[in-house]
Amino acid sequence: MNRDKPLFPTGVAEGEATVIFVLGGPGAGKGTQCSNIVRDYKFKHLSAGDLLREEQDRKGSDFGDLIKEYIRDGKIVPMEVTIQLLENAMQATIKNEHINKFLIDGFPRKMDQAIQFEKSVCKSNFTLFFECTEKVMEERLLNRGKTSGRADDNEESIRKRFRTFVETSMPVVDYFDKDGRVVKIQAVQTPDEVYEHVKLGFTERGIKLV
Ligand SMILES: Nc1ncnc2c1ncn2[C@@H]1O[C@H](COP(=O)(O)OP(=O)(O)OP(=O)(O)O)[C@@H](O)[C@H]1O
Ligand SMILES: O=c1ccn([C@@H]2O[C@H](COP(=O)(O)O)[C@@H](O)[C@H]2O)c(=O)[nH]1
Repeated sequence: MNRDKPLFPTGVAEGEATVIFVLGGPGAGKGTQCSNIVRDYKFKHLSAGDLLREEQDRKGSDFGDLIKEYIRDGKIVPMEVTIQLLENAMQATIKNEHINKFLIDGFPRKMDQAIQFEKSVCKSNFTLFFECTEKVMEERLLNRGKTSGRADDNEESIRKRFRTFVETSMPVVDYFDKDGRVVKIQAVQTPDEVYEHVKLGFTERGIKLV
């Protein structure tokens, strides 16, 4: 595969696909809003965290133990693993579902991922960024932790995830923002109120309801 030029493995050239990165702190409501967007705009939702958890649980995976440790400690899994999982999922979506509009949720979380993904897979149209206070996010995550079964929805992991978000992921948002490619959404209100802002942001960027 030619890695110098952004081109999906299935042969969809840059410009023929829509890629929206979805970022925000842990518990900001990214997954919740992605479900709304999928319903109304017919995007394919790919959560990097979900793909990593699936890979962690896949029998015979070379990366299971590594992913488990990184997720528990709120650290960012090396980009080669995550980008390959995303690329495989995008390829399968294009081939099997004939969808070429992607919401990439919880990615890129680190500058090297952002640069490498846009170089070797596809340039993103923009980043949807959910802004929320740590107090609200912590409440949501601890509440979710009662039923989620996630190894990182506990106080210690949440603290580490917040630190990683501020130190490692916010520079990615700032990088895209300098390029005029961030749509900022206030995420402390109710899910319905937040979604109204998402729809406005999409309209402003020319993304149409289907
Ligand atoms: N606007 C909101 N108001 C109140 N609760 C919300 C709101 N949005 C999401 N939630 C709840 O907060 C929890 C976290 O939401 P969600 O899973 O969508 O966040 P996330 O940003 O995808 O989190 P993570 O990055 O940890 O995967 C869930 O239990 C969800 O139901
Ligand atoms: O690009 C990514 C995305 C996620 N991770 C790891 O997964 C967990 C959980 O992610 P969620 O988006 O909250 O589901 C995250 O804390 C990281 O440890 C990653 O390494 N790289």
